[in-house]
Amino acid sequence: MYLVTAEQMRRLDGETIQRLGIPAIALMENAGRVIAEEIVALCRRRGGEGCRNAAGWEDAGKDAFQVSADHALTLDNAATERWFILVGKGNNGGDGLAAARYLRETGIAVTLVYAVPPESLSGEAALQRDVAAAMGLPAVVYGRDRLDLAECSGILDALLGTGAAGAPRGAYAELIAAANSSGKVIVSADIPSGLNADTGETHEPCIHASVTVCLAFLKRGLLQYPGAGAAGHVKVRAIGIPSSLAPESGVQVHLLTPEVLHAHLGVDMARRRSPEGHKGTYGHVLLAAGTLRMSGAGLLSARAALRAGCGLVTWALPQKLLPCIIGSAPELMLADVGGNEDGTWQAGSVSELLRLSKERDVLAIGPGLGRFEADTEWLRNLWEGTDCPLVIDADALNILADADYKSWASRRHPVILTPHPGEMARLASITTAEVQRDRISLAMGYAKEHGVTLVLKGAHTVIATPEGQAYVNTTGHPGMGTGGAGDVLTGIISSLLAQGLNEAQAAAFGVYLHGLAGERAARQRNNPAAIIAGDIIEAL
Ligand SMILES: NC(=O)C1=CN([C@@H]2O[C@H](COP(=O)(O)OP(=O)(O)OC[C@H]3O[C@@H](n4cnc5c(N)ncnc54)[C@H](O)[C@@H]3O)[C@@H](O)[C@H]2O)[C@H](O)CC1
Ligand SMILES: [K+]
Repeated sequence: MYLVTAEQMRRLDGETIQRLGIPAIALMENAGRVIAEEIVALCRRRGGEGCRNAAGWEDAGKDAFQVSADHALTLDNAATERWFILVGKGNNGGDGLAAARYLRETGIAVTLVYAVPPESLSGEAALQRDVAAAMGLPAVVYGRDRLDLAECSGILDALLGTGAAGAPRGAYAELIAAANSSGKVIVSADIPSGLNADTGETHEPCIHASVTVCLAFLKRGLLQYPGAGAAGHVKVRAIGIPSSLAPESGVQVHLLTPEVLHAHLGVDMARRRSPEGHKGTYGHVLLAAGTLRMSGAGLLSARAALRAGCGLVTWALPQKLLPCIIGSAPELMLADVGGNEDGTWQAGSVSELLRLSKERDVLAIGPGLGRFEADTEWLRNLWEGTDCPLVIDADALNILADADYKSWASRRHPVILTPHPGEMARLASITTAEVQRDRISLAMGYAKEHGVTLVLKGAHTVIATPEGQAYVNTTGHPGMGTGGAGDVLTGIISSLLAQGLNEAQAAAFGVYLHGLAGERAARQRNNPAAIIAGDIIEAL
């Protein structure tokens, strides 16, 4: 499933109408119909109506002549519903007008609430206005006629869509505020009015929807916070624009679903292992991590790597840690790289790491690493001197942020960076708020500019590749915001790389699995808040 910007949506819209010849009004009709279907589905859930055949013919005799109604637009308790349709001036309003007609056909009472005088509508929206008038749909104009939102059972927000610019003004702003404070269930057409469709920023005011019926393609803003919170449950519905147009039109952002992992990224989700395989077949991770005070970070990464399926893990660590770690994970191999009396790292460890890396498939650096003297030179030596993929996390990202690493020799093997928003802010020399403003664009820009695969962690983790593709994760939950969860992810991604997945596959599948394991751990504990990082490893 693709994620698009408003500009890309306009292009796709234009392509469909001009090149393929599907009339704009047909797309708007489809939009109206699917919006109405989702409202009917919502009313059914609310009314507790089961999945009974709406035409009720299961009661009929065996040989009876059977006729079924259009189930998607049939509602038994329609008479108890009255929906207000908030209509804006553009095509989003046109979608609302079309939806109103379909709702009316189900028996739901509708009232059109024009934000602007209906005479100001144009194009397809004006056509919809005229059809609605010809059908006698009741209509009021905001500011001119009496309106009491308490008199409805639900509100369709068809005020502003992808053509909106800036904060809602005038009647739009007043209607949005009134809808939000009405306490009524709100369904948004395409996007909540007041949302920036690209970044997910919410203007003041912005509709708070229970359901958003997103048309044709997911808009990026619906997956980015705070917009993702304002959209409620997002349903993406087709309206006749072929999805094959998306890559042709330069769309490079995907929702990270099993289908995308399999068909687009070529990941073998079944993770078949050869009957002839042995521990050497599944790769060897070298992990440079942990100090005496943060030994747990290294242990979590190392154990996660093992659980994610690689054959062997060597954990390189300061000598002082060794006695504490021995026996805590007997499956691990430990490598003493010297270090200071207080169990911290020394830059001199680089020669041993370079030696060890020759026999290993991946080098993962960072969890619990801390900072130490000449650490930027240390990291540069590893960057330039190792002949395997690198995964760089945690403190190693802070080292990278201090280094002018674009001037370092380019690597033959890929680099994956796994920052959380604070680390990303340091890498990009901006504030955390600026990172969060439009995570997708930022991650894509950084990955391309620096030639790295970037995993920007957080709600809906973004994976961006140097080639310009991006994947937005769908798995996981807020309970995974717990110490060590990131260290677990580093272990998983490194493990997948060691098993031969390429960097985009390892980063995307690793993030997906990590979230899935977090979900399973939460189910096992019966509460997302109760899970700790070790639970995610055990759930893998
Ligand atoms: N995806 C498709 O192919 C289809 C989408 N449809 C729907 O069309 C809208 C986009 O329609 P558009 O006419 O371009 O823009 P809007 O309806 O979002 O609104 C533009 C309209 O609103 C006024 N306006 C803009 N910004 C503000 C503001 N901040 N405050 C007040 N008023 C504002 C301005 O005057 C414009 O006239 C898309 O989201 C879908 O819902 C098609 O129906 C089917 C095909
Ligand atoms: K809307």
